[in-house]
Amino acid sequence: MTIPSTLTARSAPALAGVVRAPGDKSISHRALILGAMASGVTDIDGLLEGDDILATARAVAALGAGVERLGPGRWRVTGHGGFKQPAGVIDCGNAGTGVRLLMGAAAGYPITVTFDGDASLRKRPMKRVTGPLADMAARLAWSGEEDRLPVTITGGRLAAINYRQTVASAQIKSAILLAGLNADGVTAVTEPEPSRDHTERMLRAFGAEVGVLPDGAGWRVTFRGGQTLTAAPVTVPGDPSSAAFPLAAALIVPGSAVTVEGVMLNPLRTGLFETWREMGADLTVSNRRTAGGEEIGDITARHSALKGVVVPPERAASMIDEYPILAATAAFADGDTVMRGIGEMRLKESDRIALMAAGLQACGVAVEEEAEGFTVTGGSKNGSVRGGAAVTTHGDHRIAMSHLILGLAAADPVTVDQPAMIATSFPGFVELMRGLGADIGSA
Ligand SMILES: O=C(O)C1=C[C@@H](OP(=O)(O)O)[C@@H](O)[C@H](O)C1
Ligand SMILES: C=C(OP(=O)(O)O)C(=O)O
Repeated sequence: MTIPSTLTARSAPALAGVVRAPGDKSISHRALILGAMASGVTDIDGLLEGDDILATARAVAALGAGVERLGPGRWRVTGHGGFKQPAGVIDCGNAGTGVRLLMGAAAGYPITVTFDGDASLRKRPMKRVTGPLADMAARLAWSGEEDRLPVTITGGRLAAINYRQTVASAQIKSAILLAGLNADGVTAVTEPEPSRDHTERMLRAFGAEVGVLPDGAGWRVTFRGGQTLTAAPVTVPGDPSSAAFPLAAALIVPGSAVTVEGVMLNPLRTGLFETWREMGADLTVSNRRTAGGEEIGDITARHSALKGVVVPPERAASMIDEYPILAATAAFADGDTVMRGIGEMRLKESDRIALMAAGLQACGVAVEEEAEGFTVTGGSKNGSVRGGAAVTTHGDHRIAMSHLILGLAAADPVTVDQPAMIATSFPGFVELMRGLGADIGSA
């Protein structure tokens, strides 16, 4: 299959249909990593087969776990109660979650591991994780610039720490907790606001005890070292961060109604849906049920007259990856949508504030950029957006998908570069959107 160098979205007639969200990326990483740390066979159903997750699957295999693909989304990890010395460099590709959680987990074993990633991952800060790991007695060697990959970690028996985070980050929290499994004493992580709790939930599902107590507006999570992880089956729910794209398209393309089935409804992940409702979005959730220890449901979005809102900054952790698609939908709202307290957006696969501002402005949308946020001024009451731009994505999957969705409702076509990167989190995005009636193609 040849991968086109650009993709173009053109204004579509009404979108309609029922689709299934791909497996959650956060839970897929954790299922592979915890499966490799545990003893026994972890059967995973619904694993996301995106490039980030495939990199983590290769990583845990290199670290000594048995990894088999049994069928689409069905994977088996055989853990031997810990990581073994790998033969070569662990390349985590584009995945911040993959590398940060793996660094934390590896630090607890008597091995020396060099971690690396692609050009985007090499630009992202790593000291936020290696700093606390060094405090726990892991040894570090940076190959080049400090705070940037590649880095070599020598692990072993660690000392528990009491770590207070300044930003709510599930990646930092998870890395410290996974290191804490092999630390003497009780490791504690306090966060200013609650971040996604998938690691805590999965540690419990694997038989460990994790304590959680409120601490100000956030939580203090405690984890006693030396516990045993026992393999357990994992059913991966649908990813709300991916479901956001077809749902967004339905909200902005006139006449549309789209249902995404099996979407995880963990409240630490659904800030976008709350914000869209405040904007006047017609979103309904049906068939609520549980799968893999998470509440899931089918979400239907219908075309809606949206209005601009001020997004509460304390909601940021529960929708941090969703601000790009929120900004794209805000372009069709009546009035200003104000997004603040999201400086972390600048440290993702790209500087997402800068790239969304540039892309939307190129499409004729007024955007005011700030150090830690931005304001998008919607098209007007008739919701019209010009489009007609070629957007630079810097290889960021969410920047690419957000602009393609915008292009489905803009007057003129919108083109993005590096569309192959969409497979990082949402393989099959283009086919799924075409199935709903979207006009997205390589010409
Ligand atoms: O723990 C996770 O699975 C994730 C945490 C978030 O990052 P931070 O912890 O850096 O906020 C998010 O942006 C990322 O896509 C996935
Ligand atoms: C930020 C993201 O992922 P990661 O940090 O794992 O690269 C994302 O998927 O939007």
